[in-house]
Amino acid sequence: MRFDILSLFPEFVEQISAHGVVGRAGERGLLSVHGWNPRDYAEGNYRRVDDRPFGGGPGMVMLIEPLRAALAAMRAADPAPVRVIYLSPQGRPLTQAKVRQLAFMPRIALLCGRYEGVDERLLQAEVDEEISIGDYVLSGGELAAAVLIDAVARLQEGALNDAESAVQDSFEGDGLLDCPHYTRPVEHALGSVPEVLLSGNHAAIAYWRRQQSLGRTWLRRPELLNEAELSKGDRALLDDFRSRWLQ
Ligand SMILES: Nc1nonc1C(=O)N[C@@H]1CC[C@H](O)C1
Repeated sequence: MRFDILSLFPEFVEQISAHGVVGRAGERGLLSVHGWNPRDYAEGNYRRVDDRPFGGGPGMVMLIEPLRAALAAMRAADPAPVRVIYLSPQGRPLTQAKVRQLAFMPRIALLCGRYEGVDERLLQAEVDEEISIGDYVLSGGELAAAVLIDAVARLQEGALNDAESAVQDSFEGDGLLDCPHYTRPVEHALGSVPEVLLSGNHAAIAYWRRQQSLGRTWLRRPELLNEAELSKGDRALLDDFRSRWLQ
């Protein structure tokens, strides 16, 4: 899988991608990250990449031409078809389902805005989809690009070791929040480890963990339950959790 990052600070994203799971996936030949800086394609002595917004108002808007030239160079660098994604709060939310879809794409270009954003005409002409990592405003799309790359890289076959795959599975499978986790010591001033986790009874542990996932989702993100496919056993576990909680 190839990622092309269009950013005024491509080294920022390349750096983030050089470590951890993404860095290891790169070393394993599972993905590559290539930076493109629109300023390298800007003209004039000052190599302008932004200008004031028509209609007035604060901030600056990224100019069409430097981005367009950088995108053209990016496309020319590799014959593989590329999906161009613009990171912005105006995009559709980045969910695990979207991450799974992106993980199958051979090549993705991530356009990172700065300032107030990008001239709409460039977005209409060059961008296949806009994606947001959350309803808040960052100073640039680079952090959002790094988040997307990390989440997608984890799904590349061979990117994770067994322990990491287990974490991925616990989030990935069912769209529920994860259960709580405990480690040594058993007894601590902050509390004790739940007995069931020490019992060695794997069926009871699995039930407890599932009930905790269901219960936490109900308490913290009830809207996720509408999307989740709950079995009859899940509903019984959740009803039991709710009745205890509401006692
Ligand atoms: N939330 C987000 N999810 O993806 N990107 C953002 C985000 O805040 N982008 C900034 C907005 C203006 C600046 O151009 C970059």
